[in-house]
Amino acid sequence: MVPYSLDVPGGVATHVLGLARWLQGRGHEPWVFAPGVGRVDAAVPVTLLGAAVALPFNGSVARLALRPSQSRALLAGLTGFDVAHVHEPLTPGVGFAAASRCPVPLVVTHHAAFTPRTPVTQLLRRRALRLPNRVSLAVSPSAAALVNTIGAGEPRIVPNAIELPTPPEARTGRPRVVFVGRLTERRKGYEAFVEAAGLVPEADFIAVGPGGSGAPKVTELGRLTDEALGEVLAGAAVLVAPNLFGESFGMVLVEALARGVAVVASDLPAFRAVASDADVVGFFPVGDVSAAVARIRERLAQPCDPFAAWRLARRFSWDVVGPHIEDAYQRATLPVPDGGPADTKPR
Ligand SMILES: Nc1nc2c(ncn2[C@@H]2O[C@H](COP(=O)(O)OP(=O)(O)O[C@H]3O[C@H](CO)[C@@H](O)[C@H](O)[C@@H]3O)[C@@H](O)[C@H]2O)c(=O)[nH]1
Repeated sequence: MVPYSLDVPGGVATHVLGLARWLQGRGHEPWVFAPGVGRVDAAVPVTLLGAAVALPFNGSVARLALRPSQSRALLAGLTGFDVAHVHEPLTPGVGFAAASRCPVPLVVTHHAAFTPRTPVTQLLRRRALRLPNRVSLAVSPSAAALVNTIGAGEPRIVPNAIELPTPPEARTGRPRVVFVGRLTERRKGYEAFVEAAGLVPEADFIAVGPGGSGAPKVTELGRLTDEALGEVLAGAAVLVAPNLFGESFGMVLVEALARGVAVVASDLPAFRAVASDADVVGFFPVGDVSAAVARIRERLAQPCDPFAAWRLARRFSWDVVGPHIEDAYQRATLPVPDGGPADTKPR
């Protein structure tokens, strides 16, 4: 269950839809529930819960389904499954409703990473106390740290995963530098990419993702299908991730590496945690456009070995990560002496 609307691309949705496809390939019968009203081509069953409300949060925008009727529809839909896997169980609306009133054994995955102010900490702590027994996962040390801060136990770290493409080939022609993400959200740092585009005339700068500013030196392609995004990455030399704060994982970094693309990224702990091989990934201080430009130029002068990039991403493929989630499902359904299925309880 994804609490964020599928009408806008996001890391949690990418992870969940990929997981559902992998589970289906393993013979399970997954079903994805999420807010949204548009069309979803996911190759797995999806129930859309209707329109979401856009709430600015952590430099981003959370699109959440807040109507009680949506929570009721979701809870009714969960009945009959062997296990429910709720992502972001503390989010308002259907996320918290699914987790706190879950009618079946429960696995939760925490994605967010931010430093909460005191009232938010208290709110999350109160919410965590209302969660039933559960198996609790977090996608990274940064996400687990937030769970710890609010006293919601010690989640196991199981990273996000990607559908690993076949090993990439070397690029030729004029180099392309790419940005992937929701362009208008401050946290994603798109302005730095636009500024860098004006300083590196020897490459084409391309942005993929909803939003857009009409920046003169950037070709803004808007939202693309997963397939089209894969093709753009396959033709790129460098992915730039100029994010400013609040990231828990480098989903777009891993996706780019898997296509053989070198990465130039803000020096954020969550980004270093996914890949820090100096031959493929160059970091620059957060917000420092001159340093970003220097890293981009280094990469253009000395392209990385696409296969080395792909190898870095391989440890985040579903075949590596998925079994840990299957294991969590099994643990959630095991009877235990204290009457609950969980290895994590609220403190
Ligand atoms: N097909 C397609 N996908 C897109 C597009 N734009 C963005 N995406 C996808 O949307 C996702 C965006 O991921 P992030 O930028 O990492 O994240 P987020 O939505 O802010 O997500 C949060 O959770 C992630 C997963 O745990 C974390 O990686 C991230 O740091 C953050 O906490 C990526 O999979 C990216 O490929 C588009 O136009 N088309």
